[in-house]
Amino acid sequence: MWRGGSNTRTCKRRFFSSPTRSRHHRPPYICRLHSRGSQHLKAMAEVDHLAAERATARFDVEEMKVAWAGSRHAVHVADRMARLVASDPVFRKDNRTMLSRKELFKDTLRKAAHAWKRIVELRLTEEEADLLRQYVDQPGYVDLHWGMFVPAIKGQGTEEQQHKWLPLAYKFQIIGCYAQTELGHGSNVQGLETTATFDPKTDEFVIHSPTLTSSKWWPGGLGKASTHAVVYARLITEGKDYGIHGFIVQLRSLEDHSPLPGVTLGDIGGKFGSGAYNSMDNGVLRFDHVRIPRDQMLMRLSQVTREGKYVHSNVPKQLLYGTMVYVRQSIVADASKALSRAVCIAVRYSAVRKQFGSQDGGPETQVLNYKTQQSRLFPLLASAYAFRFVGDWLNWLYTDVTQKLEAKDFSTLQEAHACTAGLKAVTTSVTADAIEECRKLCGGHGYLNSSGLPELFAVYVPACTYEGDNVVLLLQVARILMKTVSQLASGKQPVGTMAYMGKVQYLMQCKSAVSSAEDWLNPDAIQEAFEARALRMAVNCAQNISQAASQEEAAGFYERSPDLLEAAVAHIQLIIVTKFIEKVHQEIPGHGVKEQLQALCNVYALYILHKHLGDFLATGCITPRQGALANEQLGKLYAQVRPNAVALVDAFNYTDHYLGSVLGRYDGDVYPALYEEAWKDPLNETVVPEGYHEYLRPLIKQQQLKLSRL
Ligand SMILES: CCCCC/C=C\C/C=C\C/C=C\C/C=C\C/C=C\C=C\C(=O)SCCNC(=O)CCNC(=O)[C@H](O)C(C)(C)COP(=O)(O)OP(=O)(O)OC[C@H]1O[C@@H](n2cnc3c(N)ncnc32)[C@H](O)[C@@H]1OP(=O)(O)O
Ligand SMILES: Cc1cc2nc3c(=O)[nH]c(=O)nc-3n(C[C@H](O)[C@H](O)[C@H](O)COP(=O)(O)OP(=O)(O)OC[C@H]3O[C@@H](n4cnc5c(N)ncnc54)[C@H](O)[C@@H]3O)c2cc1C
Repeated sequence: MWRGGSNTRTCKRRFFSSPTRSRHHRPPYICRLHSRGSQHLKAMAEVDHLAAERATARFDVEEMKVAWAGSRHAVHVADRMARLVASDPVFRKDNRTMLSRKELFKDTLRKAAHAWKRIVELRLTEEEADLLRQYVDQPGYVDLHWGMFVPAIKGQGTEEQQHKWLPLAYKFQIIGCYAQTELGHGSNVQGLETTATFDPKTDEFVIHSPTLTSSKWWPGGLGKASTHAVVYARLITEGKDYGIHGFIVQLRSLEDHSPLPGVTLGDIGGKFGSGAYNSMDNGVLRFDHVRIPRDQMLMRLSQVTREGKYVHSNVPKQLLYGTMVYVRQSIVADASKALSRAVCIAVRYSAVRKQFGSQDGGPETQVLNYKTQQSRLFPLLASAYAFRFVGDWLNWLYTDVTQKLEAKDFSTLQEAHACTAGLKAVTTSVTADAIEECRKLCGGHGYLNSSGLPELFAVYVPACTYEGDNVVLLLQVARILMKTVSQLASGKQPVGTMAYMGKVQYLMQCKSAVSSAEDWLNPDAIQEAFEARALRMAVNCAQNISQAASQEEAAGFYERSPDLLEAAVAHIQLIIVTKFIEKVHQEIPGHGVKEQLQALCNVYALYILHKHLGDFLATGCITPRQGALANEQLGKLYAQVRPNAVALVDAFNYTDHYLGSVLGRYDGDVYPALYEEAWKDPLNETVVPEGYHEYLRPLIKQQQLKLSRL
């Protein structure tokens, strides 16, 4: 192979003979390697593997792209925006991990400004602009401006307030962020300390940070970019504390960007991983009696009159949390994007990579052919599709609930909260773990920045924390489950995703009829097992809580919270499985597309069953033999997925620019790309490293001297 051939040896020898050559003036042997190289290396590289993989697909990839994206129109627009970004040199990102924090931040400002310029020049629609920003793929202040500041004003501002503030935000005449979390409190929103005290003399609110722990801490875009924030603070008027409310507060001058009087703010410092989320200026903010006009309180849900009287509209106070609900549903859609990127990289590379198994000098085995590789990777592939479809459904639910709220129908608010909180928690936790698993599936090369996986992981893991810590959110789901179980006795029929609990009599005693591995392909068998498991776990928790009769209900909940978490996860997994089954029941055009989705749906469900077998057995929903049959069927499904695996990730339709991974390249030409990337590292700018004369040479010389004295 070329990797171990004479060129490499030549390189090494020459490197040591030349002290300070820059990579821009590469020694002739490198130029030779590269110019002769490209073609020569390409011929020797394993490009054909992916072509051969694509030829084995048993379905129409173009139609699968439509199923993944949601419509032909969505494929077309996404494709156009992805290519627009990929072909623009300002949006290059291959050097991102090598930039200092300051350089990275400036690069983010530059990209955001350029993206805006292109959006205006090309008169892009909102849909196109959102996609363009997604493909720019660099977290920055614009995410919070469009993703939280604007939605908070839309959701909590009166029509008059929207009329005043939204046009400014839409044209970037102001830049906004969402300042809720404080140094001392994030999860416990009701525990926030910042105060907004009404002063009837001047018709103003006085915004103040009374303690160090009341400093706003974490808001993205706050540190350096934002001019305004929606600030959450305790509203105090007529001497009474009315709890948390939202206020629009200007933070920086619109002339020179300096902080306004009484405002102290800055960045909270470097975060996990190189590059990654460090492009974002998460910030700290303190107020020293900052005055804002009364009409900058977001007054859609409650108002303070000119006289200082507090008036609450006749709506649930939880509507204050509406922006978080909105963002949580979008995070579920993001989970499928992040997971599908990692899986695309790992599947393509596993098809290219070969280890062991060479017979008589023949080729080694593609690692994708190892059953262990398949059993680790294909459930993640299935999960990417599962999250995509449940994300689409959640988006529908969110839109439906929003329309009902507009009509003053609040009956589905609890359902929206439980589904967004629970699905956000489960999909982000799985995705974060899955990205790390994909790194391991790529072996050593997965650990290189050029694989794209370390950066993806570092950017993605905070999703388990922001917009609600996943454990805190699952406990919210558990509380709603307990409430629903307690209402069953009174005959109240649960609705929406809890409706299955209404079949309590049947589900508490039913036994699975599965008697062969094939029986597990029946969606009714899967659905019943998942419903029975979720319900029995919830009922067990409820019984355990009520049996602790000596305790208050809250104390019983606290004691049982680890079990409650598991019950909440079981309920959410049931929702994901149900929505996948419903998707596959729909008419899906394209040769073989429905069959592939059916197989992935079964992989997803049976993998969860296998992984959580303890739950299914402990609740008596299935027998150990039925558990073994499910695992047998899972193995058969992996074999069915194998020839389609590369085409199934091609259907995500990601450009090489968006994937940002030499291992996940569409053409599979991995090794020359890895080799090329290595030379771009700043350490390779000089052949002899900086510090050689200060530290290495004296050390070596000293040791040589010692040895010569012996
Ligand atoms: C470089 C490579 C690039 C790669 C890129 C790849 C991928 C990128 C992927 C993703 C990036 C994309 C986007 C990034 C997006 C966002 C990140 C940035 C910003 C993050 C922002 C934030 O984090 S903002 C702050 C969020 N904070 C929280 O979420 C706080 C969590 N806490 C709470 O929500 C509440 O405090 C609570 C729910 C835990 C408790 O509420 P509380 O009122 O105190 O008490 P109760 O529990 O008693 O509840 C009372 C009743 O209210 C009901 N309820 C609670 N919440 C809601 C709700 N939201 N809606 C409706 N109802 C609700 C609850 O059920 C109770 O009801 P009952 O009284 O009937 O029992
Ligand atoms: C990258 C990033 C971006 C962010 N962007 C923003 C932003 O733009 N705007 C903003 O306002 N905020 C933002 N945040 C803050 C974020 O919303 C909070 O960090 C998050 O809500 C978690 O709250 P916390 O930090 O208080 O965690 P804590 O609540 O302190 O969690 C610590 C631990 O305690 C556990 N725990 C807490 N409460 C309970 C309980 N009741 N029962 C059991 N266990 C519990 C948690 O599970 C966790 O293990 C961001 C955070 C990050 C990491």
